[in-house]
Amino acid sequence: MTDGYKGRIGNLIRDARKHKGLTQAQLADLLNTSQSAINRIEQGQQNLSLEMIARVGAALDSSLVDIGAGPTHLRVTGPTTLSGEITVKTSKNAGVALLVGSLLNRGRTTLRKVARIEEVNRIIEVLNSIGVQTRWLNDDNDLEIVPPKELRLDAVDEAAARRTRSVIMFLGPLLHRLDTFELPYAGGCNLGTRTVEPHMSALRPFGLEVKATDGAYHASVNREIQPGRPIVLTERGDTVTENALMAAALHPGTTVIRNASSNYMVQDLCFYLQKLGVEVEGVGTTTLRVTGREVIDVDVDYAPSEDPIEAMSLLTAAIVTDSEITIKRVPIEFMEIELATLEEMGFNYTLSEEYLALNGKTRLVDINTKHSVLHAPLDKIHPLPFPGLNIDNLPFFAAIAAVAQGQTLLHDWVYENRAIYLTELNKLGGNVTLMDPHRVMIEGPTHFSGTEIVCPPALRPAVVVLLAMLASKGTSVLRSTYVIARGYEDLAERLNQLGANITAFRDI
Ligand SMILES: CC(=O)N[C@H]1[C@@H](OP(=O)(O)OP(=O)(O)OC[C@H]2O[C@@H](n3ccc(=O)[nH]c3=O)[C@H](O)[C@@H]2O)O[C@H](CO)[C@@H](O)[C@@H]1O
Ligand SMILES: C=C(OP(=O)(O)O)C(=O)O
Repeated sequence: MTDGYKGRIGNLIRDARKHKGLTQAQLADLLNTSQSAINRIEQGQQNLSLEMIARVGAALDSSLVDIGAGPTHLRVTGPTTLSGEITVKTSKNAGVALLVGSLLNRGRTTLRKVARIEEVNRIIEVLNSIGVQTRWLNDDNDLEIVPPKELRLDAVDEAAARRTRSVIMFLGPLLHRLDTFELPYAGGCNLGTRTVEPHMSALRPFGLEVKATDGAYHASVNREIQPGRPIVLTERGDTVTENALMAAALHPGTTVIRNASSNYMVQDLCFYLQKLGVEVEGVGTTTLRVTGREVIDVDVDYAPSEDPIEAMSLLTAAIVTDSEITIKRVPIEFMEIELATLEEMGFNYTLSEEYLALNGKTRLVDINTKHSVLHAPLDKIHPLPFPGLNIDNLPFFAAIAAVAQGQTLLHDWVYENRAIYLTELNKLGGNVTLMDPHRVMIEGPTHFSGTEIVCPPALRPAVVVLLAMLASKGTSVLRSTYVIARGYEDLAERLNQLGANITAFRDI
């Protein structure tokens, strides 16, 4: 083994080259250089420019060269004015729910245009480790999922499972397939404690008991117990509703779920279940009546709808940079209150006619953002379960309020630990005061100026900081951006196509 960073890069390149089945001479041809130069690089005897590393990465499949190279950071040069069109991708939250939901089906599930994001990658790793076969079919990110005859829970990829909260959703489908099983504790963003007790109480009527010890949920199922009365959720949570739905989908009787979330990802899961032959009544309301099937074995195709949180992120990018852009495929029914609030703040925009998403259900529009002079809203901005203002969209109002004239109060009653991260905007010149862990007061307008910030350990606040950097004068650096890649596909590249100036780099 060669020592030092040149040696480490050399080893990575050699391994990646062999993985691709190339000889040194073939790689040299691709890079327009000599075989002896490649040999020197692999031996760690060559100084490499960043440009050369990028070219080698591109020739070999950059993700291979990237392995082991540490976290990704972004360098942003601003201020930016954006122009052009951008299309909203399908949602992270439906993506993970549908991936887990595919475990209900013994047949093949094909999901169309899945968001190719780290959160989805982690769930795919967990599924693969227990025997599920998955295959990306094309550049559209269509994904085929084929479950095995027997699941291998003992082989579960614990490292992947611990990086996502969504493993908790395995409980609902698995309780029908296995009498006892273990799952690693759920992880995810650091937003303060999110209890799993609501999941337990929603699944107890199906005979599930869970003991949480030694870093794992130890689950056992008593098949004598079946839901008699309606299941009343104590919290209108999205993933708890999904867990109850998935448990009900393989229960041959009718299950009534009350105080259900009717949020976008729950609706996508309901539409998928309907395609599996499960009867679901009340989609979009807080009472769901589900008549399940003892066995589900169908080859099914489903297209999840677009992400309202990504739509809000892109709107925010336009607003903080005062840019005129077109945002295509916005799921308008999950953005109406956000838009009404923005309108009160003076935001100008036009909407296209509505059209349907590929699932044939969700209403979409294109939004044209217009030059606007914003002012603070008269009332505080606070989220509510759908059809309220989405809790994951609230953080974006921090960046928007920062460019508006006056004082805006944001009240995040949901998360113990999210509003706190919005004070990171102060490092860019913002005036954000933390009133208590749930409320921030933002005074605008702000003249942002660039600086270096480490990503807060929460997806939305991290993106809020990135978007404020677009509006900041000079150069900013945002460090350790895995948390953003959890929920957004190629965000920097896509913003660059609108005229942003963002480059990704890594420490070696
Ligand atoms: C994979 C996925 O879909 N994640 C979403 C899901 O997470 P998830 O479904 O895990 O969120 P939870 O249900 O845990 O709710 C989040 C927080 O809200 C509190 N709470 C929730 C509902 C309620 O009626 N009362 C209440 O107090 C919970 O105690 C918790 O602290 O829903 C959250 C809230 O929409 C979103 O931020 C997440 O993006
Ligand atoms: C909090 C979020 O999601 P998760 O449940 O995946 O942590 C989010 O999407 O902002």
